[in-house]
Amino acid sequence: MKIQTVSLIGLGAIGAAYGRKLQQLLGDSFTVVASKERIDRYNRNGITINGERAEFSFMTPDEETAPRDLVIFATKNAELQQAIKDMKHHIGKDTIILSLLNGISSEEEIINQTGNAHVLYSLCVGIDAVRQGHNITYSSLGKIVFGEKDKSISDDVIAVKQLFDEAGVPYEVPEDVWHAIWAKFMFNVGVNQTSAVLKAPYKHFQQIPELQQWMESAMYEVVEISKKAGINLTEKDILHYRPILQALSPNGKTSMLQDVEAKRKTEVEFFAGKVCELGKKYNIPTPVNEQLYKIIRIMEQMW
Ligand SMILES: NC(=O)C1=CN([C@@H]2O[C@H](COP(=O)(O)OP(=O)(O)OC[C@H]3O[C@@H](n4cnc5c(N)ncnc54)[C@H](OP(=O)(O)O)[C@@H]3O)[C@@H](O)[C@H]2O)C=CC1
Ligand SMILES: CC(C)(CO)C(=O)C(=O)O
Repeated sequence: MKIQTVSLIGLGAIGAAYGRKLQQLLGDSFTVVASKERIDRYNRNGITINGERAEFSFMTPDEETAPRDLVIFATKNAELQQAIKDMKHHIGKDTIILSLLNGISSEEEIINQTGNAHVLYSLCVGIDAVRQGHNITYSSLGKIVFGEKDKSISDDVIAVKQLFDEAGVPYEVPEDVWHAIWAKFMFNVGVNQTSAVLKAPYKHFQQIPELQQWMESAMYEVVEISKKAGINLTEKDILHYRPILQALSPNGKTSMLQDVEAKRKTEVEFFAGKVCELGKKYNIPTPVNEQLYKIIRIMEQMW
């Protein structure tokens, strides 16, 4: 099967950065789904990506349409439930679905809510996209990592590979995508949350060893939990992320720090919240994440 039609929901830092590549390949066969209020805002203010104005084809969620070959979710986790409802006309029984959200729960949420049998597991890594209003900038697109949870190279995987090759979207199909998602989760638990409470762009993580150690102390709690959950992250996974962090734009900011600065709801429930929940389940102490959870929830209430 060749993917010819794609719809995306969540035209933020991640959605716009990768969506732009697909729009350049597919033209009007690439659709962004958004409410009328959002579409008016996008048209009024314009969307720029690295300084260039980008034009997208929009549809509102209630417009009837044929199901797409591929649907991409790129909202924040707290917005996912609504986004799944908004994509109901775009998802058919054969539609392949990719969720670029961080965390370890979005794929299951999509499967449970849609009953779709073509959800690929995915994440994006190495991208340092920053959104200010409707202006998106990034120094590196990183890559989209995706695959089947059962490690098979299915027709869906091959179809998405072909699309990304044609569109110039960097990607990787790892041997074990579920392990990769957990490792990325571990990294976000460390860097996103500590950057959010310290309001620290990447340069501080690149330069201050004490900050790196604190970040990794939150990550090691995920490593311990992963052993009980059968994922078996190790120190190797921690070390894998060190050069990735060093390569991010020094003035770039995690998506959680961007939320804090814009006074938006953060994804803390899906990072520290999840770690503490699993820590209780498996009887593993999670003191660093407990503190991070409390501090970030308090910060959210302060604004
Ligand atoms: N930024 C980064 O570098 C990275 C982010 N991620 C992950 O990717 C995901 C997205 O992050 P990011 O792009 O930074 O987030 P943003 O907040 O920049 O983008 C989310 C976008 O989704 C839109 N949206 C939310 N709900 C709907 C809806 N129902 N219909 C249409 N649009 C909707 C929002 O619109 P509006 O603004 O109008 O509310 C917003 O533009 C997160 O899980 C994040 O953790 C992963 C890797 C790197
Ligand atoms: C890895 C990182 C920190 C940037 O790619 C990210 O996933 C985020 O900002 O949410």
